[in-house]
Amino acid sequence: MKIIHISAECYPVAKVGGLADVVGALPKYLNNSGEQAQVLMPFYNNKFTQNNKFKTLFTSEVFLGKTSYNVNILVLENTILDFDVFFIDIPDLLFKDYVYSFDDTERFLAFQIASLDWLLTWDTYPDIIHCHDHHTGLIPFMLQESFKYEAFRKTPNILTIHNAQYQGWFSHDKVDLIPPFNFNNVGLLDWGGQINPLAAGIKCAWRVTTVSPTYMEELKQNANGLEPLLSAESNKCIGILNGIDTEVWNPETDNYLVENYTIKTVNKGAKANKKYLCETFNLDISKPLIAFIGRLVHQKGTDLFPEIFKKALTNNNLNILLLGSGDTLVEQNLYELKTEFNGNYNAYIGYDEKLSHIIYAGADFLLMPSRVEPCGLNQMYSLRYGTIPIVTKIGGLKDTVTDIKEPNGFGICHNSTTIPEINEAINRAIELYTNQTKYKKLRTQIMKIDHSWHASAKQYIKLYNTIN
Ligand SMILES: Nc1ncnc2c1ncn2[C@@H]1O[C@H](COP(=O)(O)OP(=O)(O)O[C@H]2O[C@H](CO)[C@@H](O)[C@H](O)[C@H]2O)[C@@H](O)[C@H]1O
Repeated sequence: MKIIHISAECYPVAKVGGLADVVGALPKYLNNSGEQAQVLMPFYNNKFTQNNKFKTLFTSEVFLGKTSYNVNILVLENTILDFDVFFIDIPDLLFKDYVYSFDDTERFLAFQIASLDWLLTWDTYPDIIHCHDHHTGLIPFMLQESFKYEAFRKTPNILTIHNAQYQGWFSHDKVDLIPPFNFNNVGLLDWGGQINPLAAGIKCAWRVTTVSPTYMEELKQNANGLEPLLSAESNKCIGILNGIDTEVWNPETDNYLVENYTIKTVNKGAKANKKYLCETFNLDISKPLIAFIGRLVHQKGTDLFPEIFKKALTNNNLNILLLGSGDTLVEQNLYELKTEFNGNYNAYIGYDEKLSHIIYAGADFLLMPSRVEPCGLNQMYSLRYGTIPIVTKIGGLKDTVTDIKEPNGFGICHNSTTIPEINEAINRAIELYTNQTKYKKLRTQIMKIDHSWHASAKQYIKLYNTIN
């Protein structure tokens, strides 16, 4: 089967969060299973595009209403990725040094239209068009409704929801930017009086997936306004747990690490990475190190961190290290704590791929007190690197972490994102750390858990086969 993934992010080309990791790994594992998976994404102005050479496959123009923009379809000159990536280059709209910003409506609309315009020129159409999140949510609508894409009416498409909090809303005033369609069906674009690309995608896609079975269930109760829609469409919806790319995320070969290690050498190897972190961030190596990596947004519970960290650090029996960026106020509060708890707390406000790998390896615990977590990849990376996750029992976190109190449990879970519960979970982590025999045993147990993409890729293939 020929599957084309259309996405705003793909690791290692452009990454803001977990979407990139998924689109950068799933195609590879689909290809390994004998399918032919490719990626179509925007051409941004970033390190990856600056450091590589590209050639033009096709040149054209795209119309947003009556305004036309130049479009080039680019590919890499050298094969450096495990699958084909086609880039939609719209110099006036997409070629920016950011992925998301204030002008997303026009940029991603043009991206979606240019993607379909180009696919129309193919001799043989893909067997599956696989869209990801609201940036590509209008594609299922256009495939079904826009006159110019009539030829695609029988081409199956799928929409994967990585995060239903973001829906890409814009005003009906901009409806003319969408290629003409039978206006009687304009309701398909609408949710709550606005054009809602995610809702339109859910209504029109042949199948809708999300990234864990529990999140699929939760969406019927909590989907930022789309609950009734997801309940109504539940027959075509399925939750498939994300995997992780075990070639990129492998403590034995990871080039970012200070010292590589296996299950047998984890105590020594993880310690060398912890030593590096403690030296770099002025932390106390004799105490447990609890880390957080991620976007500093409401979803992740990070607005509660200043109070939680103050409480935890007052006892002076642990270190906390944070890597993240996001809400300005949260960034500022977390930065300011550095002076008060110098020696046991530090925060790197920003994005750093290399540092994130060292933290997964060197921390003793990874904190993920999310309010909403569709799947969550961080906890799976931390398991693979022998770092015990502390998580809220929701979404994909519930599907991947079992509390140590339960049979065969290996993580620390709390029921909800509240300050007392998270502090209590941190206390349980410190207590566990004092029992080094148990802690070390758990460390080797979690490294054996298999979250590679193999099983999940098989589930996607099964799903593709039901509609192809
Ligand atoms: N400051 C920083 N520096 C370096 N690396 C950083 C970083 N901030 C985040 N990262 C990295 O970004 C990725 C985050 O992945 P997640 O799946 O946890 O979250 P995200 O909410 O972005 O993804 C959404 O999509 C994914 C994929 O489906 C779902 O798993 C998830 O639940 C959903 O919210 C990880 O690779 C992490 O290491």
